[in-house]
Amino acid sequence: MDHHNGETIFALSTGLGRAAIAIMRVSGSGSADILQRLCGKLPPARKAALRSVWQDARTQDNLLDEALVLWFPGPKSYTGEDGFELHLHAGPAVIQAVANALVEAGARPAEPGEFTRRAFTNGRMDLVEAEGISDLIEAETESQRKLALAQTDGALSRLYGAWAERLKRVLAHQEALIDFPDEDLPPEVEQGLLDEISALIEAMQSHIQEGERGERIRRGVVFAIVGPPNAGKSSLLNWLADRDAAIVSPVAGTTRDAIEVNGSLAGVRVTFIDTAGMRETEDEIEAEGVKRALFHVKHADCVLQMFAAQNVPEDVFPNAILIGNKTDLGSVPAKVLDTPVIPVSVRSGEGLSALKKLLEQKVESLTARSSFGAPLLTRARHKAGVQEACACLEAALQQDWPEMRGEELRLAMRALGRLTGHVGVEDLLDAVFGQFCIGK
Ligand SMILES: Nc1nc2c(ncn2[C@@H]2O[C@H](COP(=O)(O)OP(=O)(O)OP(=O)(O)O)[C@@H](O)[C@H]2O)c(=O)[nH]1
Ligand SMILES: [K+]
Ligand SMILES: [Mg+2]
Repeated sequence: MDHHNGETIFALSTGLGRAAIAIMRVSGSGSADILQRLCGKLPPARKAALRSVWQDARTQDNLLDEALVLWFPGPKSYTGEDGFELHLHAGPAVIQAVANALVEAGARPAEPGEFTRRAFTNGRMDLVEAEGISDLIEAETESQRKLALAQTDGALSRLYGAWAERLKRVLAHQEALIDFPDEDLPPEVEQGLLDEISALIEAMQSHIQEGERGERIRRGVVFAIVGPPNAGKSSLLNWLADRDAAIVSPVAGTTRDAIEVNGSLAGVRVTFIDTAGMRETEDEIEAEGVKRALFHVKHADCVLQMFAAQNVPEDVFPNAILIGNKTDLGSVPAKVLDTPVIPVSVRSGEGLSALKKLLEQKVESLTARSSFGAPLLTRARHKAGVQEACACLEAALQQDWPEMRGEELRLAMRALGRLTGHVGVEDLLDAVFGQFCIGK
């Protein structure tokens, strides 16, 4: 992506498709001129005004629409630059005509995430908050919304900022140790410094552990439904999805590819993955399906291991919820190898509501927070950054040479700075903002 912060950009900030209103958003130093060219006199700042939108208001040439206009002079705007919004009638022809007029007036279409990127560049938000905005737009469930909102609000940034502050003080003490070797400083100074490093390491490690929950909330809790052919896996998937997502038939080996269905349980986004029945097979395609099923057993947050009444498994996957199906045809044992069996009949409906309750509890425990109120990390990028900082601090503890320890502490500081975007992140920005939709 090429950055020309001076350029004035525009984008449709509302979705395409049938709607009553479309919001065209404009940002950049040319905003005032462009707005006057299209709508005449500038309206008062941040107050909605009804205006005619012209191709060129000076000659009153070609009326394009009547629109609600909002003028946002910088720096107290989303991007920090001058900008405005046109609330247009949402017809595709109106949108196209206004876009043409904007180009003619000197603006260019924005790239994905460019508005937010400018907000970041102009110091309106840090990188973690910007990611929160992207997540807020994508949020589908209550828990995703809350997590993202806390992040845009700066809760996570404040946590990282507080660590950086503590680290800065540690570094200052470390420098003092370098500048005044032994003679003047009491030994408590060095011990206090080492204790503070250990405390920071501990805080970072528990943040990483808790973070798994944040990541789960953000991407959804993944359940893999596995078991032998004809256990009723696809039947269960369809019941959970409340639609015919997968083909059900008495033929063993019906499902070959993994089939994913998204939903929500206990306010959390979940993904159910139906898989090919596990058995030895000569069929190449089915064998590939079995391979994929094993992949999902390994990577899911929870395995739903199913069997049909007559067909009790010899092994239980670690951490699996064991489901004995087809109780209408025969009884299922209460336990297999110490793992309790949840008896259901997908056909008659018996046991299904109890199963659902159990799944909700599972989701809650997989996403529950041990330290309530502390913000959760939500992305692999955050995890990697905190891990890096943590590793540097551990290395610092190993160092007896004050100068070497100081260097490790500076590296830890740098890792934290990269997280929030306060140092050397130019190379990261394309990756972060490229995931945004256009118009944000
Ligand atoms: N009697 C009875 N039949 C069931 C029950 N649940 C599913 N079936 C039937 O069992 C057969 C297999 O069901 P599927 O859902 O296709 O089983 P599957 O585990 O997905 O099978 P594969 O995809 O071949 O591995 C179908 O004929 C279903 O109608 C049940 O609770 N009771
Ligand atoms: K089947
Ligand atoms: Mg199936």
